[in-house]
Amino acid sequence: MNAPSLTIASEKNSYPVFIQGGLRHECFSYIREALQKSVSSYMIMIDENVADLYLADLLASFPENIQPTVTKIASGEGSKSIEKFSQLLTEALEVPLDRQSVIIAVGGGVTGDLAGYVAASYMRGIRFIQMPTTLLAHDSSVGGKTGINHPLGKNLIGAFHAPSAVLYDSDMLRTLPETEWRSGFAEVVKHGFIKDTAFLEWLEKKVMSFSDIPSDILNEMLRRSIAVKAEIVQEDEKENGVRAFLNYGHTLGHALESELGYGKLTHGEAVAIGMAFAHKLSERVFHTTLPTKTHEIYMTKLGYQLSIPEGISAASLLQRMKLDKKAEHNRIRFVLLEEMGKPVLLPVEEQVVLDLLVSEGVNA
Ligand SMILES: NC(=O)c1ccc[n+]([C@@H]2O[C@H](COP(=O)([O-])OP(=O)(O)OC[C@H]3O[C@@H](n4cnc5c(N)ncnc54)[C@H](O)[C@@H]3O)[C@@H](O)[C@H]2O)c1
Ligand SMILES: O=C(O)C(=O)C[C@@H](O)[C@H](O)[C@H](O)COP(=O)(O)O
Ligand SMILES: [Zn+2]
Repeated sequence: MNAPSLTIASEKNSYPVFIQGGLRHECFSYIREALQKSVSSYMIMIDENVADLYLADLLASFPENIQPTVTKIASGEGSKSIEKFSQLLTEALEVPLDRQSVIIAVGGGVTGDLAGYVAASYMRGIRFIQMPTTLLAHDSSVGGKTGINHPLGKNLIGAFHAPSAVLYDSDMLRTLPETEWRSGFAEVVKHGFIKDTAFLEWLEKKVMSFSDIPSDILNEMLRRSIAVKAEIVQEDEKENGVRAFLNYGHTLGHALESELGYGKLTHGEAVAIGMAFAHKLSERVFHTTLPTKTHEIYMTKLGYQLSIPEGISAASLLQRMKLDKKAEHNRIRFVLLEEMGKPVLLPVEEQVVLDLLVSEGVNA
């Protein structure tokens, strides 16, 4: 077993993040090592597509006398629902899991958020392990935000519940379709925008396409991107302050996801549009110029569509944004960039947001 690539150590929680190609073949050893107290049973909650590709490898790493229960989760954002949450709790009760049981979430952000929320709620909280299998899940598997969607808005129901460990087998990313690389890369770039401009420059040199990113570059990218998130989460785990910066691009991004219907845009596609919008809003609010065009050119070359999709009204987007968790006293708050790498969280007048939406081609 290798040493952790990073350790997340906040005031209340400390857990290792292992990033390593091929780790799935030894996942049981890593899990056993990470869990200090005794374990009565394991339940794997796994994305159905990931199960087809990798479940056999995972099961082979468990000893014959410690085989986990397995439940599969339908692929897609639709699974982050109250119905699926309830069904998983029922399945856990039927096994039954007890307070010494451990849930292992294997999949992208949908599986991690959902299974994590089941772990947070089951018998008031049991331990869980994150095994991210998408690029996007470098973000979702770290930091302990778990939850589900509501038809009125994204991630409006959930809990903070830290995993006991994050086990990232970067070889598993090789089977991702290009759309999912693009989706995850939006959060990588976000971490550069908000905190690490040197990382951003490195990305612009090293990642010109998503096909065949060399393993050393991929692992380095995952480590550096998670390091940005880790630094913020360690300082403010429950989002009383700086953690909101991780929400850059999400005020509009989440509004687009729920307004269009979950799954129409991937999370990262929506966040990429939201970040392009937040760049421009920052320029208006601070009367400044950011390298917005340079970033748009880079993102567009990577295949991002940065304009707001047609057929949505500005009024409906404003309504959605008022339900964003960062809103206060019915006022929309945006993460803006004073300059690259320097985010701030600010209320923005509705009229200013509306004007920019309209100038971006959205019908009032
Ligand atoms: N908790 C957090 O801090 C946090 C952070 C960012 C995003 N999120 C949430 O994460 C979710 C998005 O996660 P996602 O982008 O990983 O989506 P996802 O979980 O839906 O996975 C995307 C697709 O990739 C497939 N897939 C997964 N792993 C694969 C693999 N190795 N090979 C081939 N196919 C694979 C899945 O079946 C699915 O079709 C959103 O709901 C978002 O809100 C949460
Ligand atoms: O970890 C965080 O904090 C983030 O904001 C990371 C985001 O990329 C992620 O999409 C998160 O789920 C959004 O959080 P929410 O509180 O706006 O639901
Ligand atoms: Zn996100």
